[in-house]
Amino acid sequence: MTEPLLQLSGVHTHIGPYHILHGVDFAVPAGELTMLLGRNGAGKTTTLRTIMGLWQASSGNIRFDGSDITTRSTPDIARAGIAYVPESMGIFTDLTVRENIVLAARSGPVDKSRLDWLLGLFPALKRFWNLPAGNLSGGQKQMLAIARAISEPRRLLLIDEPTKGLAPVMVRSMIEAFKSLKASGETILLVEQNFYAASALGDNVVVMDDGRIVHSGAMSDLVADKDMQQRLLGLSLDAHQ
Ligand SMILES: Nc1ncnc2c1ncn2[C@@H]1O[C@H](COP(=O)(O)OP(=O)(O)OP(=O)(O)O)[C@@H](O)[C@H]1O
Repeated sequence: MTEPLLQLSGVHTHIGPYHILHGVDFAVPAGELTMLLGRNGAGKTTTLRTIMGLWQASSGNIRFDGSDITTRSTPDIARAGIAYVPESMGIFTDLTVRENIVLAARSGPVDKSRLDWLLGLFPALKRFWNLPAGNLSGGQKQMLAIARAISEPRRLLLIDEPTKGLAPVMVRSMIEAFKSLKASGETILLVEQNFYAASALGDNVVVMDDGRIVHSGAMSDLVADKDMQQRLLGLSLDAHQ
């Protein structure tokens, strides 16, 4: 069997005196979209930050693309090809959409075909191209943050709750954009609270609770099993709409 693109094995993370991750184990296979689900405070953001080296794992091992990245610095991890879009997005609201994207590309101008691809994924950005990003809606800002992260080719995208607080119509646009990203062969680890979005997009699912992985498998199996959803996520039937 080929090695997954990303593998966490027995990862523990402490934040100051607090022991947050307790031996996290999961894999992200190349070319697939893996959903990371769990209740508030389960440890999802801490997991993404630990992969990025923003928190240092206190023990355990993180392998990316055949190399051990556990103790590497964040810039080194980013250079290895991992992009991170935090919940807070990190866009420049005073700069135009164009300037935000230009600034995100570290190795030179974004080439024309990549720009066309990005604007095809997120057509709303084209309309605001020369306007300050502060004019964008919450969902459009999320789209700009993702466009910035992939302004250059990356091996793995870590994205924290891109649908948070969005109206249903915007959630649907985001789902369409992620479907196109998947079709382009991107490897994505996506944190979600919205089970509708998660079930529409996930190939695989990893569920966390209290800093531990409590389930991993195919997303379709979790979608088909209402009891498991209730047990792992506390979802009731009306949470599916
Ligand atoms: N800087 C910090 N200092 C202390 N504790 C923290 C810090 N950041 C996170 N925690 C704690 O770590 C635990 C996991 O938080 P984390 O943000 O990873 O959860 P999450 O699953 O992403 O939650 P949410 O869905 O609410 O964003 C929580 O108990 C949280 O209070």
